[in-house]
Amino acid sequence: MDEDIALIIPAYNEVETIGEVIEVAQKSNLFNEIVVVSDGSEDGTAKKALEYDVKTIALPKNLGKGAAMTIGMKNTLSEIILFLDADLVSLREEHIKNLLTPLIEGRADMSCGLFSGGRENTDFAQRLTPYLTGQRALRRGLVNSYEELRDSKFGAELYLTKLAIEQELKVEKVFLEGLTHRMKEEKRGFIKGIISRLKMYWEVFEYFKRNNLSYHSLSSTIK
Ligand SMILES: O=c1ccn([C@@H]2O[C@H](COP(=O)(O)OP(=O)(O)O)[C@@H](O)[C@H]2O)c(=O)[nH]1
Ligand SMILES: O=C(O)[C@@H](COP(=O)(O)O)O[C@H]1O[C@H](CO)[C@@H](O)[C@H](O)[C@H]1O
Repeated sequence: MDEDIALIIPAYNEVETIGEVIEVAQKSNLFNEIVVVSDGSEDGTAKKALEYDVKTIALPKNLGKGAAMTIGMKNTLSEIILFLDADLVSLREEHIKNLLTPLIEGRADMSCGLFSGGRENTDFAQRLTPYLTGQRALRRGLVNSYEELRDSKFGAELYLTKLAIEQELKVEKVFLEGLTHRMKEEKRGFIKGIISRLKMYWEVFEYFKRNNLSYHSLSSTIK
């Protein structure tokens, strides 16, 4: 029997791109449900999502990426979950299909999407830290602590990669040709962008330390 597939899109002030991400996802016809979690956005992200036939959850304040992902998961019962960031640029149906196929065909428990041939700077970031990608499909049963995901903030991707290490999952790397995203400096301007980048690095580092993760085990999970 075919399994239900949900798309979860955590979104904090992404009015510029959320519409396009939803449109491509809807056209793919692969999802039983699309859940947009606007994480305390103040720029009309939730209003934009409400223009589409998707489940839109508008959080009254910003709780962090991990919390938005958790709330998304709690709002669907689907067995297969795809997470996509809301700030993607040049998303194509083929990217979505390629992320889901390894799970649908039973080849992998988790797939991790890596930007490739989009823009050199965003490609580079993902070559350096593939385990931080926000484009990822997994089976919902793998998530063993909603509390940990909720509190992880920008450590959310490390939490998911940690699951792959602990549970010795089959992880498939999927190159997402031509895909890129809007960088913080592009979204918020140079100074605010740098400040939020430092805050993100700090949250990732904090999670890394708190969980005694090693660079080697993270890197060897997605190879
Ligand atoms: O507090 C936050 C920060 C980010 N995001 C979303 O998480 C995804 C990945 O965020 P990114 O790493 O691009 O960071 P950002 O540029 O939003 O700081 C995007 O869809 C963001 O809108 C979120 O839901 N809550
Ligand atoms: O590529 C990166 O270094 C960061 C931040 O991207 P930008 O500063 O917005 O280009 O984005 C990745 O890491 C984040 C933290 O884990 C994830 O939330 C993003 O999904 C991922 O693309």
